[in-house]
Amino acid sequence: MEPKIITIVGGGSTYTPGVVKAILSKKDTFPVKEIRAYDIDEERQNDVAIIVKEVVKANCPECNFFTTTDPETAFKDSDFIFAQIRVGKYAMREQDEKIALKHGAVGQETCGCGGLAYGLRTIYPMVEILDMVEKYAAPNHWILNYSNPAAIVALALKKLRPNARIINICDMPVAIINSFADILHCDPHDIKPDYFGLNHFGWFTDIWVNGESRFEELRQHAIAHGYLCDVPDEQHWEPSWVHTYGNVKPMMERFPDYLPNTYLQYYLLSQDIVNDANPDYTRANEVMDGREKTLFDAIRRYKETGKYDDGMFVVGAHGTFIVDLAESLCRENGGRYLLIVKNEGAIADLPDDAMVEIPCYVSPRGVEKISVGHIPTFYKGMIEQQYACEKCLVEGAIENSYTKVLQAFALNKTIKSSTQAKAILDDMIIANKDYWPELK
Ligand SMILES: NC(=O)c1ccc[n+]([C@@H]2O[C@H](COP(=O)([O-])OP(=O)(O)OC[C@H]3O[C@@H](n4cnc5c(N)ncnc54)[C@H](O)[C@@H]3O)[C@@H](O)[C@H]2O)c1
Ligand SMILES: O=P(O)(O)OC[C@H]1O[C@H](O[C@H]2[C@H](O)[C@@H](O)[C@@H](O)O[C@@H]2CO)[C@H](O)[C@@H](O)[C@@H]1O
Ligand SMILES: [Mn+2]
Repeated sequence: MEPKIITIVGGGSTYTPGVVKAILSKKDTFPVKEIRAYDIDEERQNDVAIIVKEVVKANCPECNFFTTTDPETAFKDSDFIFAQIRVGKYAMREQDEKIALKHGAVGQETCGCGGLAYGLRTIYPMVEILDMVEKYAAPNHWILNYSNPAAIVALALKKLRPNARIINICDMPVAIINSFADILHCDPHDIKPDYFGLNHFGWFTDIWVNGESRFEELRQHAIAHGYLCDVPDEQHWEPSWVHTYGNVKPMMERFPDYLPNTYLQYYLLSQDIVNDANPDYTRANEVMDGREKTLFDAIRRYKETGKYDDGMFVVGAHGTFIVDLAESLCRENGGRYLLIVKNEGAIADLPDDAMVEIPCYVSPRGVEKISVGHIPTFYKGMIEQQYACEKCLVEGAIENSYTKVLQAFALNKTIKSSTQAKAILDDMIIANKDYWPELK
């Protein structure tokens, strides 16, 4: 395989060191000759690059790495574009979460009104990135996009740039499958999931391990313990993730047919989530005091001492997933992944233009969807409401329509009434004045 050029968009991301380590750990089967980091915040990116350069030195010194804020330098002849931007950074995530909570609604990064606000910030910066990639990158490039909120970004980009060579992805199901492997005491690579939904709004319907369904074992475990188990891993140690994995238990006790994505807690346990939340200290604060602080403390230590601990970057689901996907696009290796793709009948009961998260085979031929077929009424109803919400949001952004954005807010399952929706929206318009399309 010809060694590739990869551009990471959002090079200042807290995930960049882990993603680079994941890329270089596969150099024998997925050789990469150059990694470029591109960001609009030069200072943040240059700081993160201090650590990334150490990761490159420790894992593949022959790989060329550099940072840039110039699009042509970033994208020229690039084979893969890994996108992971956060428009407005954590400060705006904090606003997304706290404004919704102030009005008694779920305050979350990608779900509820927080996710809708995040989506309105992200759509057009992503369109701009796709246009720059189209102008400069290699003709057969692939954009693998992590930038959230992936459901809204995927729906908007499919409408605004239908021919873009982009695959939108999410590492949550991968993380959950890693927990399934802990519970089943098997290798996560041996697990083949059956799954349907939208991004952050889906269900596992079967779990195959080496050709044998072990769904019933998992179902019984989840009814008793949620997704928690006695094998600590990267996901289980942070209190809010422990709480999230534990919240699968009440969801399974009530709706035991399928295994839920953890994000469904925000829709099926909305009031419990609001009751348990601290409106003055949300997940954004935890991440700023956690992942972000850990990274920038390491950067400061390196600047002072020249010392760096390569072990501090666990290459978790986030890093391995995107690199495994990229490799399968280059090399026939039977890759099968949950991807966010245009429905077009894969889920028989949903609109063709919905962007659904389903199992797909991936090879140098591209993405081949696996048909899901019909789904039961409860799931169809839940998904149709969420899809209508997301579609109204995207149309509101494109048409600059206050009414359509208000419809999106009012349609969201986390919202009690249009009065609550309007109060949240009007506060969010003020907080997002530097980011949102104008709404009339
Ligand atoms: N899809 C998934 O499952 C998944 C998993 C983890 C993280 N994410 C997403 O990845 C993104 C990065 O997360 P993070 O916590 O590292 O964020 P971060 O704030 O640490 O880094 C984001 C970077 O993006 C940059 N950026 C913002 N707008 C940009 C633009 N228009 N062009 C180029 N760069 C831009 C910022 O300057 C910043 O350096 C977020 O959207 C997050 O939600 C998605
Ligand atoms: O609250 P955060 O910023 O810590 O996490 C929000 C993201 O959560 C999921 O990504 C997880 C991933 O599932 C897990 O394996 C590990 O890599 O941590 C990630 C970030 O914590 C979700 O898929 C993302 O969309 C969220 O942005
Ligand atoms: Mn996700």
